Amino acid sequence: MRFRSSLSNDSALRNWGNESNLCGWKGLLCRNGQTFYGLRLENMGLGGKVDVEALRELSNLTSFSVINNAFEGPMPEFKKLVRLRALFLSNNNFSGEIPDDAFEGMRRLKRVFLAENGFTGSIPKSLANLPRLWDLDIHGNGFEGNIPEFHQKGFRVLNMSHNQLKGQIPESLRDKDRSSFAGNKLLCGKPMIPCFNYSIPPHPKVSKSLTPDPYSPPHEKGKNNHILIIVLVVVAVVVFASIVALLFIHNHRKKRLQPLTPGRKANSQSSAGFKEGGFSLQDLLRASAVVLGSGSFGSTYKAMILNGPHVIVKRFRNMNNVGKQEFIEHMQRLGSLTHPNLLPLAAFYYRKEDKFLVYDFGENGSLASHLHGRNSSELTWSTRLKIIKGVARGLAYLYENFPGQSLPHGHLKSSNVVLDHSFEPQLTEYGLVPVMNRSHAQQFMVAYKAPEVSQHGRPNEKSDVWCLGILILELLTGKFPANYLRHGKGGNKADLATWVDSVVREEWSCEVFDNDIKGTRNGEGEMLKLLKIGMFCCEWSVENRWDWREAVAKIEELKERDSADDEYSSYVTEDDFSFSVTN
Ligand SMILES: Nc1ncnc2c1ncn2[C@@H]1O[C@H](COP(=O)(O)OP(=O)(O)OP(=O)(O)O)[C@@H](O)[C@H]1O
Repeated sequence: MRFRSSLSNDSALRNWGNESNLCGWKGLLCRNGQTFYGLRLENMGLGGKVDVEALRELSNLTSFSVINNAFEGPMPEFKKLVRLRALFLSNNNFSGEIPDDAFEGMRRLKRVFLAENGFTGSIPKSLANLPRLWDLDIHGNGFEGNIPEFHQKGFRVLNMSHNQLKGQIPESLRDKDRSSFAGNKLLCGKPMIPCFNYSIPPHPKVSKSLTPDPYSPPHEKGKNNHILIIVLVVVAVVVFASIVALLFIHNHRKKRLQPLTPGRKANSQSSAGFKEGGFSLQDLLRASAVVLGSGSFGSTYKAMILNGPHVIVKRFRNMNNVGKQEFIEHMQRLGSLTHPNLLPLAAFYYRKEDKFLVYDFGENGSLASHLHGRNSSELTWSTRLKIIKGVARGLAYLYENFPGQSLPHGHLKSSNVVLDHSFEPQLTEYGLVPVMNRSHAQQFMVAYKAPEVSQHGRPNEKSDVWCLGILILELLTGKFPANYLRHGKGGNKADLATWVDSVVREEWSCEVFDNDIKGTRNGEGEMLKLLKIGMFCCEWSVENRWDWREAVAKIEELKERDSADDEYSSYVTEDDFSFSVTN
């Protein structure tokens, strides 16, 4: 309560103090519903002071998250919380230099997320010296200077992109992906561009002011007119570059608002597409926005356009698998898709370093937020059935429109299913595999977690069906699937399909179902049928897994109520339920 009293705008925490069970207080994390271990105060609009002294009294506090709030000022003195294992401060307005000893003594700290703040100065030495650091995300700040040598070598997550770091990347980090360092213009060495050789001394006749910057190429040997030649070359380059830039801007301005209307061909030069009659790029730039999340692909914003609609703007940083023209054509194709269960791609904007995709806003939030939030009771069996039927129809439409493409969706999961006011589902973030950087797709897109892909790296037409299966199991059990975890690796054995399999293998019972639908009268037979469909979609072996047509057809056959002569106990037999998910 003392911690709360130093916060501003703390209305989200209004049940603190009212509930007798501490573990029911909003944002308190408890193990087994009993033992307090963390604070997760995300997306709550909180500001004010983080009273570290008050937190210090919570001797069990090991995880602290205030992601996506409005905290400002220097980083609080978290080193007083020596038991902390995870610290999440991303998407706030923290700023200034972090003292070199800010993380001293935090020997248990494993996860540090400081992304998208205003931190400046060097990466603190004490951070680099943490013995157990496993995940580090500091992207989108103003960190400067060289990257220090880190004590810990085997990072699970490392993102230092979009800062002002410079110099050579330390040897121990050279096996990391380029995306971990992108957007730091002066960084060099593997996996970025090679560093220049700094050892060539300046020519004695070149004045001090022209001494080469260590990150510029070394000087050629020159004679008396050396300086003059350099000046002339520089002037010529500047003039040439200006002409090119002017031409580019002119061209770009003229064509930036190409409509993204179904059936209409794109101008291959245009870097933006907007649907006619909606809003323009200028409207979007003027809109106020809030951050909804900062994930593996970039940040997601909700933008409120003045006198216009609310839209979702998603910024992708690793979308360079194809050139500009191909990218635009692909976006035009996605923009031309129309189906009641696909969330329309309203617009896109192309920049070399990042891309912006604009989707309609799903006013009722995502399926994930309903399933795993407080209102899962709204999701009755009949609503869940409606949702899965809509998902199946949207997916079928994608398969039909992208025949021959191995992953027509590629990222099907509950946070990418948004719901309208009547709980009609709409799929989002579909069709992006062809434009996404291969390594990033492999690491983060959920279709790549299908067993054949995570083991052999080969997606096929049934990999999206695996995701559909996992989504069905999530919908029925209310459990969050471990293999959706953003940075989860090799989580196959612990995935939801394996868990469901282990429960129903012993005995066919409705125990696996989410409490909110358990005991639905006259519906459990149909629920078990859907469970069975989910399991066939999650068959470990691709050969035995259903293809999308079969899965969609079986889902369409489902009814809200069991028919009198179709008792689930006679419907499901041991024989027709022989899965191999644990093989
Ligand atoms: N069109 C939309 N309408 C409403 N909510 C949305 C929409 N798109 C995304 N969201 C929600 O915004 C939040 C952030 O979205 P984001 O896509 O960044 O995260 P994610 O889907 O969990 O992860 P990933 O980076 O893997 O896509 C999620 O809770 C998501 O469900």
